[in-house]
Order: sequence, then structure tokens, then C-alpha cells
Amino acid sequence: MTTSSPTSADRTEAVVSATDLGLTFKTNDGDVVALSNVNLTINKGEFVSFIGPSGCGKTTFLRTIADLEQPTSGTLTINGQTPENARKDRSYGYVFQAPALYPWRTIEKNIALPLEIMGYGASQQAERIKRTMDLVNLSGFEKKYPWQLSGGMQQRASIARALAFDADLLLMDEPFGALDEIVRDHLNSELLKLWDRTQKTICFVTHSIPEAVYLSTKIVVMSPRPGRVTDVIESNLPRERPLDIRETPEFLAIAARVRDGLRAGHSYEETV
Ligand SMILES: Nc1ncnc2c1ncn2[C@@H]1O[C@H](COP(=O)(O)OP(=O)(O)OP(=O)(O)O)[C@@H](O)[C@H]1O
Repeated sequence: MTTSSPTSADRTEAVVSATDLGLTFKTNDGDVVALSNVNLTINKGEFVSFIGPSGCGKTTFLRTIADLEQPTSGTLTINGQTPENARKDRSYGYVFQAPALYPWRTIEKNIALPLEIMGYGASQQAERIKRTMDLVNLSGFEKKYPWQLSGGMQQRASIARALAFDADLLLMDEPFGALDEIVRDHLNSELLKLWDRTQKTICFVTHSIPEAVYLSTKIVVMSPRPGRVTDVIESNLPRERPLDIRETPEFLAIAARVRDGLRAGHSYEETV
């Protein structure tokens, strides 16, 4: 992996900016405060992980960035625009927990789907499919169907689909949560290489402390009821991260701070 990093000018460019952001769902059982007073800036080229117990609003925050949920208070801008305009500009790619590939389409046809919807011609589609399949190391599997691939390969295909129209922002909601640890390790290091090569801004939801620390330049610790940000940890780890960096004192110190943040916001009674 190269050690290239965004210039200082790029670094100060806010991609996601939330100010006093709140979102309350109205339900038959009353109000559910999913997000409360979230203040957060994500700069261009950052890799930001969101970690916190179930129900703390991680997915809701990602969905709000994607304009799939509407805030009930505060402001949120994506590249300086409203989430609605950012969505219309195709500013982000979204990777879900389950690969969500169409079983009747080959891998290349799954990746082509958003390009077809956006009206790309056949040659542009072919060029983008080739480029993104190379990026996720799936070349040679274009004509396979999703069910012919392992879970990890399917998730790589769904990352390729999210990258196909070249949005600068990638939203990833626990993409590797269902995979075994060895496959997850491999995909984590592949994802870091991909991030380094493409210089994308990545928002990544996870329940795993090692995954968050290994991947991120910034870790956002959240706690539930109401969902809020309790700590934002800037990582001082180098961009180049072999997997054994996880045994270094620097890595373990960040992991300990994340764990402390999670403990502080955790209500153990509600989990039993
Ligand atoms: N459409 C909805 N209507 C009502 N309540 C909702 C809705 N979506 C989410 N919630 C509630 O908002 C809170 C935050 O949910 P969210 O899915 O964002 O949490 P999360 O941190 O991503 O959880 P998990 O780790 O389990 O995925 C939860 O209490 C959830 O039940």
C-alpha cells in the first residue's frame, strides 16, 4: 500500500457536517429519540467508524446522510448541500449488511444495475464494471451468479456496485458483520487498500472494536436512549496498517479508549 494521503487543503473540506442534529421517530408506542444533538464533521478522505450498542442510532445516522430519513431538528449537509440534493447528485454509494445482490443477475449485471438506471451506455458500463471489479479483486467472476460466490466475495461485489458510479462518499453499514473472522480480517485489509487507492471518504458502522480501530482515522462512539455521540477519537495510527498493528501499544490504547466510551454509555440492565 502507498502512504499517500490527502493534502492539507483536502483535509479541511467537510463532506458531512451535522449540527445539533436530532431525529425522533413517532411510533404507536410513543416517540423514539434515535438521534439527539449530534455534532460531527467528517472531512474529505477520512475513514470514520461508528460504534455503539444496538439501537444507538448508527444506521439512522447513515440513512439520514443518504436522505432515507429526515432529521427533526438541527442541520445536516453533504458536500455543503442538503441531503436531498446530495442524493440527486449521486454523492454516495451505500453498502448494506447483507450483500443484497439480485440472484437472477450475474455479478457484472448486478454491478451494472445502478449504471443502467443512470443511463450509462454499454461501453461506459463495461469500463466501470471492469475497473470496480479489479478494485475489489473479483476479476474473472463477472459471469458468475451471486449464489456461486462465497459470502465475502458477494460482499466485495456489493462494494463494487456501490463504487461503480464513482461517488466520493461511501456509506457502509456493518458490511462484514455476518462474515467469519478470518474473512473479515482479509476484507478489512482489502478495504484499507481500496480506500488508499481511491481516496474516498468512508462512513463505516460496526460493532467490533478491533475493526473500528484497525480501519479508521476517526472513531465515533455512540450511546443509546437517546442516540448521541459520546466520544470522537482521532487515530494516530499510520495509514499503512499491517494486520499485526493490532498488537501494538498504540492500537491497544485506542481500543481501550473506545471500550471505556462504550462502557460509560452502556445500560447493562436493558440487555438482559
Ligand atoms: N423507522 C423507524 N421507526 C421507529 N423507530 C425506529 C425506526 N428506525 C429505527 N428506529 C429506532 O431508532 C433507534 C435507533 O435505531 P438504529 O437502527 O439507527 O440503531 P443502530 O445503532 O443502527 O442499531 P443496530 O446496531 O442494532 O443496527 C432504535 O431504538 C430503533 O428501534
